Amino acid sequence: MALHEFPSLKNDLLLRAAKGEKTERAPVWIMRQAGRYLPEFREVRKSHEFFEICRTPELAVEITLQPIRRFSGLVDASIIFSDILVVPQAMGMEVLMTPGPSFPEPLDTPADVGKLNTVVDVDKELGYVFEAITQTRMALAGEVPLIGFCGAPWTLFSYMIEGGGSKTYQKVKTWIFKYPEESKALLMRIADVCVDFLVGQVKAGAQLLQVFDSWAGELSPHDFDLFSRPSLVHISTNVRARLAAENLPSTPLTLFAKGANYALASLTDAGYDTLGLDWQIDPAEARRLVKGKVALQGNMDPNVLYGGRDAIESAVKRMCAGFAVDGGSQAWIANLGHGITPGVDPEDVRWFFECVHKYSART
Ligand SMILES: Cc1c2[nH]c(c1CCC(=O)O)Cc1[nH]c(c(CCC(=O)O)c1C)Cc1[nH]c(c(CCC(=O)O)c1C)Cc1[nH]c(c(C)c1CCC(=O)O)C2
Repeated sequence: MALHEFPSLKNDLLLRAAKGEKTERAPVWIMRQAGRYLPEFREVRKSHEFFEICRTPELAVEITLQPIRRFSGLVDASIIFSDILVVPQAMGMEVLMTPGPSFPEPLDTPADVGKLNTVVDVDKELGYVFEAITQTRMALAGEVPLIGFCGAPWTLFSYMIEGGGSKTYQKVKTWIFKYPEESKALLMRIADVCVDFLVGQVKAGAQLLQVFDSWAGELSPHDFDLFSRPSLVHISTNVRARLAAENLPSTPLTLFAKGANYALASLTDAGYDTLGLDWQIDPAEARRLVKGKVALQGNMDPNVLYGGRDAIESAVKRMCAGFAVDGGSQAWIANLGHGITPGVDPEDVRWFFECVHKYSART
């Protein structure tokens, strides 16, 4: 059942690559493509707080569109402007951006879980994201597909316990090793909210969904299987089942488990169409590990963008050759290995896109 009538899609490269198809060239987008390296983003940020933008659909739409306008014809996807930490907010936690994320009252012990909302109505708590998605789909006029996203339970759980970024992960590691059962229960509670949130994003108009497990690399392979993988599988299984049951479009799912290259082979059967890669694995090696079972996304070191045009061109050329199948682009979405950082020159980003178009083209 189509809930909205959206303009038809003119560029489906991203969706075809995610399904494993051969494409005339690799689709390309950049994690954090709407962010502080763009002067037009910094201009909006001068007069609006970060979460105020997330909660104001008109502003979120405007910022989502900024890189699409600037790099029109070069970028093949948009990603809704929001943050993974809107889920802990929906569960009842306060999150500030000061300038990194900080939680005034993190979860110190399992007793603190009692402070979380017992029922999370995503339409009520996160309706502003759905509204921004629907408005963005209209405003995009079919130029490129719109990606929706959420944080992975392990990464969200870590933020909720650490109260922000961490170098040692002491608090969250204390939780999983001292309170493993309570940890697993909370991880599944978060996963259930993620399922509702992702299904709601598809209902609102998202055309591909990405799950960000930014802190996956902090776990040993054994502990990843205990504390991250089950909730990732729970999400893929239940999102697919709900989309089918509610007659919603079957939507490609991407998992970006940063630092979890140790789990790459086993993640091919976690229920995701595409696995995102950081830059610490060689593209050809990743291809060997996944045995053609999933599409791949990534993975240039974002800091190459500081190296100037020659460095960018040779890194892109190498990356395109490394991901190529039978001499051309197939089942690959070009991207960076993590989010773009604030000091990058937008003109160097344009060059990155141009190089991907050139070197990933099927001849
Ligand atoms: C861990 C994580 C967060 N948020 C996100 C992740 C997963 C991806 C990753 O590992 O980077 C995901 C995210 N955050 C943001 C998006 C928007 C869409 C996009 O353009 O990619 C997405 C997909 C906007 C943002 N989220 C944030 C900014 C910058 C904040 C600002 O404008 O002051 C943006 C554009 C803030 C944020 N939000 C978060 C951090 C750690 C920070 C501060 C560090 C930083 O600034 O890069 C949590």
